[in-house]
Amino acid sequence: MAGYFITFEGPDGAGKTTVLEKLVEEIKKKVTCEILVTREPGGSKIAEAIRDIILNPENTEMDDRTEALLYAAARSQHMAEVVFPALEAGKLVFSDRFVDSSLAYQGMGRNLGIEKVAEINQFATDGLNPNLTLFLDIDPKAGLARIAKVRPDKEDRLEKEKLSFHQKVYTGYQEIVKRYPERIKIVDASQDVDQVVADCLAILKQQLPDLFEVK
Ligand SMILES: Nc1ncnc2c1ncn2[C@@H]1O[C@H](COP(=O)(O)OP(=O)(O)OP(=O)(O)O)[C@@H](O)[C@H]1O
Ligand SMILES: Cc1cn([C@H]2C[C@H](O)[C@@H](COP(=O)(O)O)O2)c(=O)[nH]c1=O
Repeated sequence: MAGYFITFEGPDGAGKTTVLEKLVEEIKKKVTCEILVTREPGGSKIAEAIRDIILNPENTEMDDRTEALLYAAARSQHMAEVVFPALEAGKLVFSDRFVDSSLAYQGMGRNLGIEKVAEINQFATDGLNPNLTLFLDIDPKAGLARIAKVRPDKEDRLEKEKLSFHQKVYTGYQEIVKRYPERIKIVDASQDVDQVVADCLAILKQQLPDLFEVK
């Protein structure tokens, strides 16, 4: 496909949204193509509606397989409406979370198995893999503490899970990072935001130099 697909991953509160926003501000005049920022679950009307169902703290009875399928369904719609058309148009697409989140949260966190969850997502994405994934690495307890500080009593259904769930998710991420060392690069997200952004930019320049060629 003509464009580039870059994903941001990490535990809740790692700083993905904050860093992505600053990084895009920094590079938008320096890259050779148009930038699109999107997120999962969500990014389109239908996918955002599915997001609301998944993350609603009242939906405590949600079955783990249903949860995995809903994430995959939201992703499939997001791919069809947003990601594939943008990549075909040659854009640089940044997504705040993608399949690796499902592997870590549903595959490992919910004990559904990384392979099983990868299978349903292979179908949902038609096998598309990101060109590059930045894993914002932070201890899950520290990430959750950041969220609790800014929006106490406003956690979503996943954030409300026990710390042991989030620790399992983190173990899942470590496994995935080991499996795909070429694609996934680790960034120390416990640092000051500006340093995290600088590290992300350095990785981008090193891994995808074509993006920064003079227009
Ligand atoms: N490097 C950092 N140091 C200190 N605080 C940070 C840092 N990065 C982000 N934060 C703060 O942590 C909180 C969570 O950040 P943010 O929403 O960007 O994380 P996230 O990874 O997108 O979380 P989620 O996965 O829940 O969407 C925000 O209040 C943000 O200002
Ligand atoms: C894509 C995806 C996400 N999750 C989890 C991770 C977070 O707890 C929420 C999404 O909220 P955010 O504020 O946008 O980070 O959903 C997941 O469990 N599986 C997935 O595939």
